[in-house]
Amino acid sequence: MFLGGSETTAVTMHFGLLILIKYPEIQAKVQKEIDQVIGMEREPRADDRSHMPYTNALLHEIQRYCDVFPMGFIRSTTRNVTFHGYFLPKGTDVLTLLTTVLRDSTQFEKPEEFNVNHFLDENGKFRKNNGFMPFSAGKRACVAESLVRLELFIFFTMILQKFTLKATVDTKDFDVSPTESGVENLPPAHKILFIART
Ligand code: HEM
Repeated sequence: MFLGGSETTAVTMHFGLLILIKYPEIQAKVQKEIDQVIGMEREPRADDRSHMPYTNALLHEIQRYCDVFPMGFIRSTTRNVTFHGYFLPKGTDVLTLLTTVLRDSTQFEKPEEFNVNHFLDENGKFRKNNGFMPFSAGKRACVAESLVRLELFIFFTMILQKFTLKATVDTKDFDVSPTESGVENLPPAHKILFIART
């Protein structure tokens, strides 16, 4: 619960900040959307999300690409099951490899690349994708999905409303791809400059 409740969200935020400094053009698009929908005078609210398709798509792509919790928890079958031709007797341990869904080339055009268009249609509207499954699916999916998605929205919009983020090094060779580490994928360490927006 401690791992699920704080670490995964914090790691996702960490990845997201690195992605924003790696791609300043993406950051500028989010700031433009913030300026148009929220402005500088008030704090972001949950209902702003439905008017901000680019920001919404970006947050989905951050979660897809960073794949923070790639395997979920070990579950057990409660009865005999035949799945895709494989017989799993009652009590078999099962691990769902969420990475295979988040990197599914039948769902995402360029699954190995960070691309906000994975969640945008040709008119720039947010588009759902069945391959978006960082919280797993079904009865035992993450209970906090809505909370986490709201937290990420509020966190990123509040920061980008007030600050522009910059790297302290040349971002050309800046690698933000996840470094695998046990049950979680972790981000590389980089310094970030927070420059106040005037
Ligand atoms: C980026 C943040 C998070 C991600 C990616 C995430 C992902 C997941 C995943 C993949 C599962 C496993 C589902 C399965 O076994 O099939 C899970 C379960 C769970 N998560 Fe999260 N989680 C996040 C944040 C949180 C937070 C903030 C909380 C609590 C406040 C939380 C509470 C739980 C609980 C209680 C379960 C077990 C649900 C059950 O067994 O029915 N998670 N989460």
